[in-house]
Amino acid sequence: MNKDKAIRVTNFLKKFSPCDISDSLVKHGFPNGGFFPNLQVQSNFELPIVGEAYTVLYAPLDDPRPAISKSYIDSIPLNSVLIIATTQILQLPYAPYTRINNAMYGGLMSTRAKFQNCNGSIIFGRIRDIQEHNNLQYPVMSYGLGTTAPKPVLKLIGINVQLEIVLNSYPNKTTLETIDPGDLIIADENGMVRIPISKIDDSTLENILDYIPKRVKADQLVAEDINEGKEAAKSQKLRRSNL
Ligand SMILES: O=C([O-])CC(=O)C(=O)O
Ligand code: NI
Repeated sequence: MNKDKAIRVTNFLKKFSPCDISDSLVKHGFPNGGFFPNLQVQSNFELPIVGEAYTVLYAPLDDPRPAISKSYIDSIPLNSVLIIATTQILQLPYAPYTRINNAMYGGLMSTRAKFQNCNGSIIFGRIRDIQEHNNLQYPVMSYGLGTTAPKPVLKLIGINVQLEIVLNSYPNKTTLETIDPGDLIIADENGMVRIPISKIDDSTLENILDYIPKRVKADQLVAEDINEGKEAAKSQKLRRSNL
């Protein structure tokens, strides 16, 4: 997506919650609503986190791919959400979702990310320095916490590459969801939602965006109906009937 459009879309999405985005994604053929489960909010910040995915991939030291010597943290593009994940072999479909007990991310990284106006960091693994993220009032989400730096067990192998997230969801034993660089991310204490920009065309994106405020309005009317003593199911059917 070109930058002007991305900023316009990001500013629009900031007015909504990830739940609103999921409602629209369900309507447009994504049964999981773009949701990535099991992430926890780890710092105090203004919600939601919205931006384009800037992706970082870590692997175990014995991965055959070479380590990248460049730092990912010093060149964060405008309008980004930093997304850090590991290769599949380091992921678990059940809690704690990662086989790496070292923290993949810490306070200095948030300090640098915030300096570059990054919109937030979402780590599919552990983070450390919890107080530092809080003091920065910079948004961080992760699967969990740790105390040890990543270097003894992990190497950086990709910047702005596709990430594969291992998920467990009925009826499949495990599934993979990908996150591509430039995908739209919106996250808050409910969790993270991804609009898969790389997999949809422009008109589908416009339809997804158009639906969001209409559905929010309909649900506001349902809430008013309920407060007037009407039945929820009937009101939902009526208010959503022309969407
Ligand atoms: O030392 C590291 O690799 C990570 C860390 O704690 C920080 O970014 O503050
Ligand atoms: Ni640190």
